[in-house]
Amino acid sequence: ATFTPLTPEGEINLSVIGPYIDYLIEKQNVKSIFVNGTTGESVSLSLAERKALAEDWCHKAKGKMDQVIVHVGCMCLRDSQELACHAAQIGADGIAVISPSFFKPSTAAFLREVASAAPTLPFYYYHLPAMTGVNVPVRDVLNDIEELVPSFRGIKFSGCDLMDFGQCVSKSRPHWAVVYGVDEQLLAGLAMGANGAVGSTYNYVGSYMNKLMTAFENGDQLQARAIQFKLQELLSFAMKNRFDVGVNKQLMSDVSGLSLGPPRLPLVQCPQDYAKSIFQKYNSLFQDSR
Ligand SMILES: CC(=O)N[C@H](C=O)[C@@H](O)[C@H](O)[C@H](O)CO
Ligand SMILES: CC(=O)C(=O)O
Repeated sequence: ATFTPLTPEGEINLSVIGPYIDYLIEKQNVKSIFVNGTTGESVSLSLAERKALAEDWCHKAKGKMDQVIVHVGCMCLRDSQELACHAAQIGADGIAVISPSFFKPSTAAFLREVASAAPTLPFYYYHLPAMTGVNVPVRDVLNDIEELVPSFRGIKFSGCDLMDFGQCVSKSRPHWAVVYGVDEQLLAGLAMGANGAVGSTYNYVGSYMNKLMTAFENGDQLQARAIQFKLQELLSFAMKNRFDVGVNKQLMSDVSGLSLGPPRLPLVQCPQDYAKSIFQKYNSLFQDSR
């Protein structure tokens, strides 16, 4: 899940996108990206900015990355449809939608209406209950979902309810992706049957977490756990202070050397001394990750 590069003045900074893509591929072994999501501060961007970013990510990743998934969720259905339609025009590999969260839905009709604006694009439902407050079990959303949304191709599950996640895997069809999005417990998601991971921390621990997935596939639980515990240690340290997109983005700038800039209000930049201490913590845990 990519951060949105901003200039120090807070304008979107497309010049960083090319080097950012190269960094993810070369240093983190990350081959697919999820843009304009939570990590990308999409809710703080205008529609015009989201379009410009999506277009640049898609064009610059073409031929380099396997997939670019564009998040098109908005509070307003018309806006989401406009972004979905745009994603199809720019050659995105799929679209994902977080549920609207001010007025909370009780049916999947919003998803159906967004998907129908880009019927040829694979469609993913993005479950993020801690942020949206929409706690409808995803296993219930899946009932007859392909009749409602013919382009439905899976779920990005960023909740902690592993029973619900397990039921999603259990109900999934072979052509779906059921990917897990709580990085600090990815191993539990894999045990439940996740076939991929999308998350913010893979920006700077992607190469490590790829090793976790390989260890899991090889049945090496000790190795898989050792890697998972390192990420948990980093996040426990951060969460004791503050761990939001502002802090996360700063850490990625420090690790990668890319100038991702500040977050946009209402988020505020990470204080310098805190940025330093979290970067030190990262280095003590993941020395050989770059
Ligand atoms: C709320 C949020 O942003 N969740 C991300 C993905 O869904 C995760 O990647 C978290 O940032 C990560 O697991 C750290 O808590
Ligand atoms: C997956 C995630 O962290 C995002 O939506 O940005």
